[in-house]
Amino acid sequence: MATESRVVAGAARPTGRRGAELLRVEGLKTYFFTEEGVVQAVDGVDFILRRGETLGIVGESGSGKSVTSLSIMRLVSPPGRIVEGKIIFDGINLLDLDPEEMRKIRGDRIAMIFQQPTTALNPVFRVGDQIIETLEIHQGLKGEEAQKRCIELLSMVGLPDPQRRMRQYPHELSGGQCQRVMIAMALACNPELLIADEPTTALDVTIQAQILDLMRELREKIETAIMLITHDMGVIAEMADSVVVMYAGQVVEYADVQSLFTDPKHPYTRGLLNSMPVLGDEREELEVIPGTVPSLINPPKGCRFASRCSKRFEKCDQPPPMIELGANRRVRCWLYED
Ligand SMILES: Nc1ncnc2c1ncn2[C@@H]1O[C@H](COP(=O)(O)OP(=O)(O)OP(=O)(O)O)[C@@H](O)[C@H]1O
Repeated sequence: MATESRVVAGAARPTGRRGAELLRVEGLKTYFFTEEGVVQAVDGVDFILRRGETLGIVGESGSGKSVTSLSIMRLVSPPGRIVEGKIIFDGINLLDLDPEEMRKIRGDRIAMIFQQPTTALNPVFRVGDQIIETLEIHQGLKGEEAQKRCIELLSMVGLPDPQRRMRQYPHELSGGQCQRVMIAMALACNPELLIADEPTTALDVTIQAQILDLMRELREKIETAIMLITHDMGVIAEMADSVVVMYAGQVVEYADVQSLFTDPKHPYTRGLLNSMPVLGDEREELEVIPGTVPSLINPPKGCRFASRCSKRFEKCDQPPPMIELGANRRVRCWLYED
């Protein structure tokens, strides 16, 4: 693959703390106060992300994945608001910071890349100027030094002819090239945490593989922890160490990637895996989970998945608690009560 070792230069951060807790989300609730009612988009989400780890967040459209990541970045805008919970990043509750302190963390220590890189880049500025601005603000680099580092970053992420590329505007680049620019911009801050929200969904399959490769290399070389949001179980299988499965604003299962794929517990997780194509598969048709995600304005009082679940029984009319099945294994389902 064309991305070998480009990330290494100038980016090493000798933390030596791989595996230590970096981010802890506790009881996070983010609601949207709309005219139609209160949308309980994220409703009591908990998880931990360790240094150097890739945590996959998976779930159908509307399950609350993006709102969770925007909440961590404190970028939820009205009518949305974080109403409860803690977001502990390296020992600091981000919800206690004033906007200026948060801006600094957002640029210096946490970076985010989005599904549509073209919308995240400013169309009226050259891509080089946008990276240089990030370097000036967050790394204190100036003039020639910032310029040199910008070229270095663009070649690290595999953009050929970086001198020319940096003078181009976003619309002059392809989707894959824009995503590389976004990653270069994220790298400019040498972040401890990279939040990647569907980073490859808008790209074709070959480019998708290159971008995933680049992210994997990042994680190996600079020990960036990655929170990877996707609806694609294939991407999860390839990239994640552990996985949070979200459904209708809640975490329904948490497991290491191996256990999730070999022994999924929640009926929803099983449904997701059964709807995934597998090489050499002899099934004539992929299974689909019947029904749709319930409205989050007045979500069901009991299990939110119950109306679509083939294992449903009376108890499911009550909200299931999160049940611990092991040190790193949790499921929100009455089937595992004992
Ligand atoms: N600005 C908003 N106003 C009202 N509701 C919103 C707003 N933004 C998000 N929501 C609602 O919050 C819920 C969670 O949305 P979110 O974007 O986090 O889902 P997602 O899992 O990331 O889906 P996708 O994969 O489609 O991006 C959805 O029901 C959505 O309609």
